[in-house]
Amino acid sequence: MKIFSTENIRKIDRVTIEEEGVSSQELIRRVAEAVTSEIVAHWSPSTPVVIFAGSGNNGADALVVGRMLLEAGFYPRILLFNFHGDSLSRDCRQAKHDLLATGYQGLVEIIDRAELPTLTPEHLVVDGLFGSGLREPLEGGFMMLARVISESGATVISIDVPSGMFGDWNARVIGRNVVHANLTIAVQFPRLAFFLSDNADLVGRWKVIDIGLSERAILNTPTKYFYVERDEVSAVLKSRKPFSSKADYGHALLFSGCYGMTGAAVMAARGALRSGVGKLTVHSARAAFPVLQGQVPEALFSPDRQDYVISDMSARFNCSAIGVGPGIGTNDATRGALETLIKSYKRPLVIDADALNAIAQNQSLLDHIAPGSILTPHAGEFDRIFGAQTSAEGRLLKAIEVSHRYKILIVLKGHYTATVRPDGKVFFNSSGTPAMATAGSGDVLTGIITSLLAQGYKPESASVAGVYIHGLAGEIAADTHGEYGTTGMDIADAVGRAIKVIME
Ligand SMILES: NC(=O)C1=CN([C@@H]2O[C@H](COP(=O)(O)OP(=O)(O)OC[C@H]3O[C@@H](n4cnc5c(N)ncnc54)[C@H](OP(=O)(O)O)[C@@H]3O)[C@@H](O)[C@H]2O)[C@@H](O)CC1
Ligand SMILES: Nc1ncnc2c1ncn2[C@@H]1O[C@H](COP(=O)(O)OP(=O)(O)O)[C@@H](O)[C@H]1O
Ligand SMILES: [K+]
Repeated sequence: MKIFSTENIRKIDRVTIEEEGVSSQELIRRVAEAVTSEIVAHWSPSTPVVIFAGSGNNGADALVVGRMLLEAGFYPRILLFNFHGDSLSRDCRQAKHDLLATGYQGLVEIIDRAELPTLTPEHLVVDGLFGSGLREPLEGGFMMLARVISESGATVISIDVPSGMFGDWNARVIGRNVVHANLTIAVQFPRLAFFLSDNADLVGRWKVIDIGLSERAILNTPTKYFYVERDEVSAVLKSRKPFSSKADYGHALLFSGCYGMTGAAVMAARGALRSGVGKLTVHSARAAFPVLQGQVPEALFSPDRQDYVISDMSARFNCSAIGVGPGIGTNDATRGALETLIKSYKRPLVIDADALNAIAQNQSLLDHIAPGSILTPHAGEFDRIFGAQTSAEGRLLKAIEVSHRYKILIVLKGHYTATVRPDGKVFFNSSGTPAMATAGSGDVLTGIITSLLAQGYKPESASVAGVYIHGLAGEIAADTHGEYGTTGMDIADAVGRAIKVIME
């Protein structure tokens, strides 16, 4: 799914109205209908509802919600902010007129000073103050109102975006001055801001409602941001040909594990095998031999010269893809071997965990990484290499910059893992669960991406599809083992089922 900028959503909105003949009032009706259905489905008419309507079309949406709730037997209290009595947009004015035409007596129109109702945790608030028309971060009375709503404990449903938050970038916004929604119901598209952990407490849960904006305009409007769902991944994954053999599915090589961290190699190897690689060799410290052969008998074991660490990372047997990092440690011998690998290997590498930490200690290596390589840092690993960031937004912008500069893909791991490509495109992943916040789950991802690369998938697809498969495997594992009980191995073992579900 495309994630559009606020500016582009406005353009698509305009095309829909001007070229497809759908009136803005009809679009507002569709928004309001979806918001009302949500409320009617989950709350009873006796719920004390307070609706805050601003003077633009976000406010128009809110006023129509009010009218529809009245029809459904609710009796909402509605506050409309209409400074000087003349600031309403055309649609907002019409929505007010239609509301009053029902005979409704509860409208409080705020023309200069606001008398705010007391909000309690029993209240349901509909936040239609500001949507995509927000010009500046909130200040003054609206800032105070946002705080009052957020701190009241009431349940808040925000229409389109939480009021005070921009749909795109929010570096200038202070979270406390934004309405904190429990649920945000976005019009037609999710917003970039929803995917950044900085805004998690502002947006709450979110849903997108389809109001039928012009499909042609959606198709023809370019964007750099995408939300990856199952269909996009199933379109990428290829079915196996009946006469194919393991030779058709590549031979992956993992440099992984050392004394005390052999499990990382086991999990990466399981992830690779469960995602279809034809053959897998794990090169690890000699001491890892019994564990790897016992736990992953399908993989070939390549012993290092050294007993406890990896000291040699030369590419072997013309392998089709290399993944490096899980559980390798940061000792000198391993770092030296990694430097040689990075400087000599001309095809894309998958680089994770301690291999990333080694790069953080020798940043000149960045200039040598083969184009198309995939780095899979979590926030801490990313910051160690590219500098500390104070926000997820800043980190994403930095990732876009360095991905372009070094021609590498960056898989920024987190709740919505973002795969950033050198062309500036960013793919946010939709699968996954907090059950995956457990040691070893990242190792499984390295295995999956390396396996897909070995099978001939391009780095762009191997990373985006690999991340989705990994997240879905986490969800499947969590179905059985729960949020607390899921382990890295459970995720690895569910990878095959995840791919099966995607391809069905
Ligand atoms: N996209 C779609 O397809 C559809 C979108 N729809 C809905 O329309 C919404 C967008 O509506 P919108 O453009 O009228 O803007 P909106 O957010 O209501 O705010 C404008 C008002 O706020 C004011 N204002 C701004 N900043 C301010 C500040 N810092 N402090 C104080 N005031 C400030 C601004 O004042 P002005 O700039 O005029 O002085 C103006 O009065 C969108 O989010 C969605 O809900 C659907 O209904 C239909 C389909
Ligand atoms: N709250 C979460 N929601 C979704 N996915 C998560 C969450 N927490 C962690 N994950 C996923 O789990 C993996 C953790 O990887 P990482 O931090 O490298 O762990 P480790 O190095 O211990 O294996 C990442 O793919 C990340 O996206
Ligand atoms: K809003």
